[in-house]
Amino acid sequence: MTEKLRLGVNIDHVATVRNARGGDNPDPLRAALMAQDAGADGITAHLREDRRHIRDADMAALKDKLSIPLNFEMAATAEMRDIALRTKPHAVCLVPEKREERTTEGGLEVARQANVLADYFAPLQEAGCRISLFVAPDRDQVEAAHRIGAPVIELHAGAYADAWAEGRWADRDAEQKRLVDMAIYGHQLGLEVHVGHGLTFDSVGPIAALPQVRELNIGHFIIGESIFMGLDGAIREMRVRMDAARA
Ligand SMILES: CC(=O)[C@@H](O)[C@H](O)COP(=O)(O)O
Ligand SMILES: NCC(=O)COP(=O)(O)O
Repeated sequence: MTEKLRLGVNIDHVATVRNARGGDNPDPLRAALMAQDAGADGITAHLREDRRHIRDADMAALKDKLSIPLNFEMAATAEMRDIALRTKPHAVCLVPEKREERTTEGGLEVARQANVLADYFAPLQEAGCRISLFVAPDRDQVEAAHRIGAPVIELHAGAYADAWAEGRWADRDAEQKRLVDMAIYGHQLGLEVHVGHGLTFDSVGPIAALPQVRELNIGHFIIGESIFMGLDGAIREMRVRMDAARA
């Protein structure tokens, strides 16, 4: 039987709106608690080095108040590891970060810095955090993640999502195939496979349908859609679409 597909709701862009004016509103913790009530299986938040959305205090509050798992996305820096060791989230997802990028553009380079990364995340694993590596759907990266002992990969769905959004159907099909192939390969290796970045009501179905995928992390679209249908409504609709595709 196909296992339940978990939905991790990323609340970063609630903080983007808050930070546009300063002050405390809207509060990402309030959004996370509402997401929890709407059926989210976990909350994802990305503490960027430049603190453009989520801040240190948000992470601490999320860890303190949530009863569902917190997935702490971060760059592999000494500063972030110290914060994660203090916060002790359920999961740490290591992502590549560039200060000048608008969003996470690519996957983590695992294959060429395998030993460095393994040494980097060992203390986090010892502290009980589940390590996930945010990688492009690329065989070398998936294989390297497995080789260095990461239990989880999150496949970067950005190229697939962009092709959907721009109506480039041949590219969409090619990117979907890359995700399918790497979900199957990662699963064969024994990795837990997650997928995230840029997914929408339209693009989620073919990915949710993959039995090898255990979790989707979705943020920007859900937060944007909540302007029109409420956060609760947007999360429930995403869940309906995921479940329909899974069935
Ligand atoms: C790694 C990743 O995909 C997420 O962190 C997400 O896209 C939200 O953060 P940004 O929008 O700041 O990239
Ligand atoms: N790891 C991907 C994530 O958390 C959500 O990405 P997005 O839906 O905000 O693009």
